[in-house]
Amino acid sequence: MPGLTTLPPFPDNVPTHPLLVVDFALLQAGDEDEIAKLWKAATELGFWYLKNHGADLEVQEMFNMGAETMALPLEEKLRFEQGDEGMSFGYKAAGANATDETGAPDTVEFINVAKDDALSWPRTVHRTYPSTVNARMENTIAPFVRKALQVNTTLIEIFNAKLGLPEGALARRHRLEVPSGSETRCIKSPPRSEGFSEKTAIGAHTDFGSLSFLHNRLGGLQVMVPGTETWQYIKPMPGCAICNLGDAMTIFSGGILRSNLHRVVPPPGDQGQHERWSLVFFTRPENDVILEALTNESPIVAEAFLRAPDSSVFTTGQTAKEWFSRRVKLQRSKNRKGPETWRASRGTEHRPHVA
Ligand SMILES: O=C(O)CCC(=O)C(=O)O
Ligand SMILES: [Fe+2]
Repeated sequence: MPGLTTLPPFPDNVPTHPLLVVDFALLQAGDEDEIAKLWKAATELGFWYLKNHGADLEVQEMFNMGAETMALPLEEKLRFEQGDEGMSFGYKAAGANATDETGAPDTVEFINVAKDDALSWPRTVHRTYPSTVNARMENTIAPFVRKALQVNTTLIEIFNAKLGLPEGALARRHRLEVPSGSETRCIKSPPRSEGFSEKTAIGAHTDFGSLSFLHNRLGGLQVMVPGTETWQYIKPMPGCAICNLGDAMTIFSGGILRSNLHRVVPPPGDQGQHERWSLVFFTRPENDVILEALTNESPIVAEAFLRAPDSSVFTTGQTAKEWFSRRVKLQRSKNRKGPETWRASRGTEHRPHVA
């Protein structure tokens, strides 16, 4: 990753959408105002900044791991490609995913490492990885995964209480030692290419799992704010992570928690001349957990379910693994038959008319 200080600032003439800033240290201390702020962010937009998360050093080392991995010859990276069968773990080459109904290819490459492989290393649970990943599994990836899990687990416990669920209801669907789709991802996007000002880097999507802990330095991430049909940038804020909820939490909560549409485009202004790097940890439910509203465990969820305009969204009949594999598999360019393939890859925020 290039020296951070050399990157141009986010332009001040580009509109952005503000996010609430939630203080992780205050959440850990049980601060009621901070918990109320988190709840507001989680139920209205489903995105917020998180400060004082304590993972800065681990994040920087993860970016170094990503840079070392992306610098490998393409042929070597392709030995570890995620493939077309719906597995997410491994390398994803640029162009391997569609970004919309027309099948326009994505521009990003990324490396995904399973939580289970990182924490069981040197034992393989799901798959093997490039040498640059193996070399940092113990000292970089596992420490980052542990920090990210600590953050996400704390937030999920707060949501559990606010949703009126019995203690541990969400925790028992996200146990550390049980295989899941939880993974970390380091993403490299190329600089804005001449003539293609708005080639989409990552197409509009909702996240597939429960909670995402995201770190980026350059702009490019955009959200579609509820009730609007336009994309707005989220400005990276130094020292803050960006957190967002995924489909599983929307489903468990009967729609109370929001998994909002977002996408990645080239960074605005002069930032677009630079490579863009981002890093995510995705907490996802255990593979065998059925994705459905937890109506039997909370009257609050039961009531939300009854009020929902289309409650079929919250009775998927799919396990977390099925939901996740379907979405990963059907966005792969190789599996595309037509616009229906894209539609079949969608999540809780499926909006057919939005590109
Ligand atoms: O790179 C980013 O800022 C966001 C990435 C993202 O949305 C994803 O990987 O799901
Ligand atoms: Fe995402």
